[in-house]
Amino acid sequence: MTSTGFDYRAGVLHAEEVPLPTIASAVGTPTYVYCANTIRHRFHQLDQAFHGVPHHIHFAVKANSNLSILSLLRSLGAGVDIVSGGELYRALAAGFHGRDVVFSGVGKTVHEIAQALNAGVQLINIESEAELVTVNAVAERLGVIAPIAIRVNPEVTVDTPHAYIKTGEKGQKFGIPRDDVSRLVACLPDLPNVQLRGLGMHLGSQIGNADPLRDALPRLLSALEQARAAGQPIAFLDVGGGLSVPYEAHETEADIDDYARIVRAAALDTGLTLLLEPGRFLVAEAGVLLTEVLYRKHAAGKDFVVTDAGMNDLIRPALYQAYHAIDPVVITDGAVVADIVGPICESGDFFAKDRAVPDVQAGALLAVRTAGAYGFSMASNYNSRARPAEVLVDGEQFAVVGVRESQEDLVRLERAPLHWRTA
Ligand SMILES: Cc1ncc(COP(=O)(O)O)c(C=O)c1O
Ligand SMILES: N[C@@H](CCCC[NH3+])C(=O)O
Repeated sequence: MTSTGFDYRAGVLHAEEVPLPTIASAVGTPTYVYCANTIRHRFHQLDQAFHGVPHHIHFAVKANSNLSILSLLRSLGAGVDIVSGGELYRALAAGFHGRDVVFSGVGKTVHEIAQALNAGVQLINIESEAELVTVNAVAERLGVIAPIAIRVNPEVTVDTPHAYIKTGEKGQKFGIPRDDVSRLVACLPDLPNVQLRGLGMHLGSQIGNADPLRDALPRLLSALEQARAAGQPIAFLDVGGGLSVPYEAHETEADIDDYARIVRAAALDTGLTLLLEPGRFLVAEAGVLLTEVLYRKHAAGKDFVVTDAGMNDLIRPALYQAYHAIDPVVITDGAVVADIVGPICESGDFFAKDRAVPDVQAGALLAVRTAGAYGFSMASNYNSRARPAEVLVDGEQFAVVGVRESQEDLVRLERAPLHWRTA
């Protein structure tokens, strides 16, 4: 088996031991297919790299919030990084405890903060002074002490394939600018219902090299010194997520040992428990979006391959001009340069532009690769399309872990009799 879990046998693409046409026949298309063993492999690889350092891997639920994927990661010993009450609800539904949860995000509502405190989350990552005051007030009302971390914006230059996935640069909405950390720490004595337990950061996603991390860690450690000097009982150092995976053939895998060496070197002397928040790294390669070719079209000198999956199913190419390799499920002779496009009424609805692809015809199956992260979790119902099914493969077995939505699902919440209210 390849490291992604997907490989060709007798010219047919398999997910672990299961031929993808078998899944397409059983479940239809479009369907996300995930390989359990790839997720296990990536989790163990990262966990091993930090062997000997107290650490905990908190999977970033936003990357893939399928309950079965969450349960699988829980069974491996992961915790979760969440950014909404909805993600908390899912994590608890998948069997995580509050203590397994760190809660990030710039816009937590009072309701979400209360939900998190009631669940007993390990850390609420504070991203503004106003939020700090709100968390203290909610904790006071509930009669608890809120365990918090300050999410520091280290304001370093971050190297990502698209500007929208940087978070740790100057001027971004995330975290507390590094120069403001001491001011926030100075507020703490007046806020008796919060206890500062950690310092954290998250630089961005799909970070291509270690330079931003090297630049940011000393800044995080300087914030730690300030907090410690103020007598705060810090126990956790959260270095966020951001590990990249290869999407294109020429890209190499993230050097996990190098990453771990840099983080370990910085963290070891602190004596703190290290928290990691990987999303993409654990699940991206484990997933493909399985789609069927509906039509071939030739127009104005261009070739198009029209698929039954669209940007509502996988928005990354439209939103970030992200590259996803696309392979025929059954090896096909001949090649053509074409756009691979979906059925949505948007010109941005494409999976590939001017790409040399096999000369597939209507009815052929395609696998859009590296779709296990930020695939289904960013899917929408645009064009009133039902979101796709999800299948988990484990060795020779596969199970539907997310049922394809029906049109009835989409209208259910709007069917209730209207209750007009007067102004
Ligand atoms: C706070 C936080 N932690 C972790 C992640 C996970 O990032 P990635 O999937 O790149 O590992 C994100 C997303 O970028 C995030 O915003
Ligand atoms: N959604 C992004 C990653 C950013 C995650 C949130 N900070 C992607 O698909 O690559």
